[in-house]
Amino acid sequence: MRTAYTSDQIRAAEAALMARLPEGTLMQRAAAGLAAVCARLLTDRCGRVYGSRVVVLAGSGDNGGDALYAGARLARRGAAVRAVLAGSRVHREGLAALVRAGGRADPYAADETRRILDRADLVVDGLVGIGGAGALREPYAELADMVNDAPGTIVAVDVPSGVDASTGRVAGAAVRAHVTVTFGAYKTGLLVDPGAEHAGAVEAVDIGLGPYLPDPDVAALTAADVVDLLPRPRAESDKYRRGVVGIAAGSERFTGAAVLAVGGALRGGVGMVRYAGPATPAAYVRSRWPEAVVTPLEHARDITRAGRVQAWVLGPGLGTDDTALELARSVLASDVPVLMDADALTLAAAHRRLLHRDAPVLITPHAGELARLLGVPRERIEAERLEYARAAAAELGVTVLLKGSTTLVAEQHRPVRINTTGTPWLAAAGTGDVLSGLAGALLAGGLSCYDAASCAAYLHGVAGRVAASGAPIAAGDVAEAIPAAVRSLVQQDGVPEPGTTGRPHQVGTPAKLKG
Ligand SMILES: NC(=O)C1=CN([C@@H]2O[C@H](COP(=O)(O)OP(=O)(O)OC[C@H]3O[C@@H](n4cnc5c(N)ncnc54)[C@H](O)[C@@H]3O)[C@@H](O)[C@H]2O)[C@@H](O)CC1
Ligand SMILES: Nc1ncnc2c1ncn2[C@@H]1O[C@H](COP(=O)(O)OP(=O)(O)O)[C@@H](O)[C@H]1O
Ligand SMILES: [K+]
Repeated sequence: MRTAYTSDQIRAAEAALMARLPEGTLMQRAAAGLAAVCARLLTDRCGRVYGSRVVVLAGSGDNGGDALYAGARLARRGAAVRAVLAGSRVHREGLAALVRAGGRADPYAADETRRILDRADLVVDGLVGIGGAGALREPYAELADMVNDAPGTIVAVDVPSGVDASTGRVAGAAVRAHVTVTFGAYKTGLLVDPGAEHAGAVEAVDIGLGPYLPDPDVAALTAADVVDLLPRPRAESDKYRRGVVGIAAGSERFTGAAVLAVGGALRGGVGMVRYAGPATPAAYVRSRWPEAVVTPLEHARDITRAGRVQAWVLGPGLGTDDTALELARSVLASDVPVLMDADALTLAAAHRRLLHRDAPVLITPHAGELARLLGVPRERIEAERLEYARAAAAELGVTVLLKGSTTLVAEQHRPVRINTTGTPWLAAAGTGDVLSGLAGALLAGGLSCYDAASCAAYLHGVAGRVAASGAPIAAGDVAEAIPAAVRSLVQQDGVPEPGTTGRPHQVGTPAKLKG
């Protein structure tokens, strides 16, 4: 499990550790780790550190101190290091170390700074770290834009300046790094978009914080975690014991959603998939998936004819008319876990009572669906995804899987689970239907809502990557790639770990080309 923490949690742990160490020890550990990563990146880019050009942007706090000390270490190895002192103050000892090592430092001056940034092989962003609050003030905001246009490799110190370390929120200008070197432990904002997208590849430097860290704020499953959690058939398994998932989806108008949700479920490791829905989507499901057991429904109350299931998926393509509402009520009246997606969420926004039941509920909204459920504008959800995923879990009393470029799984009293395995190629109609089928299958296989949602998000992301491999995909391709995704985890074969190489990223490419 990869764990991450808020700024306050990190500060408290640092204080406890610092009390046992001589002053300055932690900053030296941080700077040494930062300089080592920079040296490696310079060697990749220029062949060696000696003679390379490095620009250090130093703000007025300890983040600037880390950057200046790292700059000193690079200068001692022969790099030409120029520091831009951007704050009203500067970390004096760090500055003195840089100058002693042969580096040069000047106050920020727009034209000169732009000139040296244009020629830099590597830029170290030490403007603000976990002490940053709110939108970057000038001249930092202007500098962040300038850095993003610079051709060199951009390395953020601890967090990219302008990204809220505790939430991933970005209010205004922010540095877009190729690599973020973070100290002691991951910060939550490095895993949640838009912060995660600004961080690039994240490298953690151990400064000895481990024993002082509290329970994490958020967590991300690794490939090994998913392998451990996935239900696996044994010698005594049969199709019923492996779990049966029911799919209540599709309508006369929306037939594809039913086909795709069943497709995701069939690859999710259950023993059987039952489909129940109107005659037209039922016919499509039957012809596309002979493996599914199909019950065409004339009336919603006929849902019991579909047979016993261990979990239901409700909503993709269901429509929002009275027939759909009646079907939703019938499914929710059962005593098994229900995953609610798409139109079921639109219905729930109008009929909140649908969410009140004794058995578990997992909802899988995108930002627009959650906006309707909570009655807040979509843009606010997108800007504060972590806060709203948590708020929804608390307010609605359900498990929430909030879809997007990073997917969040929130449940009351548990750390939010973050998934970054996906790819922007997944932004295609119908991929969400595949996800709901897959997550429903894992629920039926016996996983809790929290585990089913986070494993499904992980696998769906990897399946998207496997299917796409850099080319456009259709939702059906994602369903078909699920077995290959599982296999790649089991073989530990090139599976990107969340928050490290989990997103398309190449050191040395201009930040604006990322993603
Ligand atoms: N505390 C520790 O033990 C360690 C801290 N380290 C470094 O120290 C950093 C935290 O240092 P600080 O607490 O000094 O804080 P920072 O250096 O992150 O930021 C605080 C400074 O930035 C300014 N600032 C804050 N928000 C701003 C905004 N929106 N626009 C412009 N300026 C803004 C503040 O006025 C203050 O001068 C960490 O991120 C890490 O890099 C590391 O050296 C490891 C050890
Ligand atoms: N930019 C992105 N990067 C990675 N994954 C994405 C991105 N945009 C969307 N996705 C994923 O694609 C899926 C889209 O689901 P959804 O919005 O429900 O679409 P649909 O309703 O058409 O199936 C979700 O799993 C979501 O997390
Ligand atoms: K920074």
